[in-house]
Amino acid sequence: LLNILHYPDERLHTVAAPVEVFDAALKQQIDDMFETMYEAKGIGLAATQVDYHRRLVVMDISEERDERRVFINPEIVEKDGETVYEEGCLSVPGIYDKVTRAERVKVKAQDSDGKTFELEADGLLAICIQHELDHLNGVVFVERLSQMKQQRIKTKLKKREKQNM
Ligand SMILES: O=C(O)C[C@@H](Cc1ccccc1)[C@H](O)SCc1ccccc1
Ligand SMILES: [Zn+2]
Repeated sequence: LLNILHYPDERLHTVAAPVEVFDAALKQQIDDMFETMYEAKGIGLAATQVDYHRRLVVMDISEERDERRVFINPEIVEKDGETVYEEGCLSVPGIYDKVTRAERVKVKAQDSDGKTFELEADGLLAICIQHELDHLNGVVFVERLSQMKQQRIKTKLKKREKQNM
């Protein structure tokens, strides 16, 4: 299992570098990220969250937890509409708040063999893709909330840290 970084860890603000080599080591990293995501009951996990600063995201939004999706060097090439969803994040445990994002996205990415594909997504998949792409660009969903809410969240997390010392 990989260690998931917790906000406000500065490493979560790293901008991930493109994946260039599609080798066995990459496939191992992908497997480790899926294992970590399933164990943490997430539906997505970005490499940034496990301190691996490459443009790699794993996802499984299925009920049966058996539909693995891998997005390498993902780019949103089209987006439209607007939707609000109560988001959470494995790097900000216990914090949930509404975030506005595009309703539909067209994403271009590579699979674990380096083959380029395009995918049109809506619903939870579109939200998750945008949430994970934010991670690769060093953005955590709480930073899309108001300054006041961000302050309140930081205070709350600091209090929790003191209790856990
Ligand atoms: O931290 C992450 O990136 C995993 C996120 C992915 C996500 C956040 C908001 C909306 C969609 C996906 C979550 O922790 S996965 C937990 C979860 C499960 C079901 C629905 C929403 C979030
Ligand atoms: Zn997240």
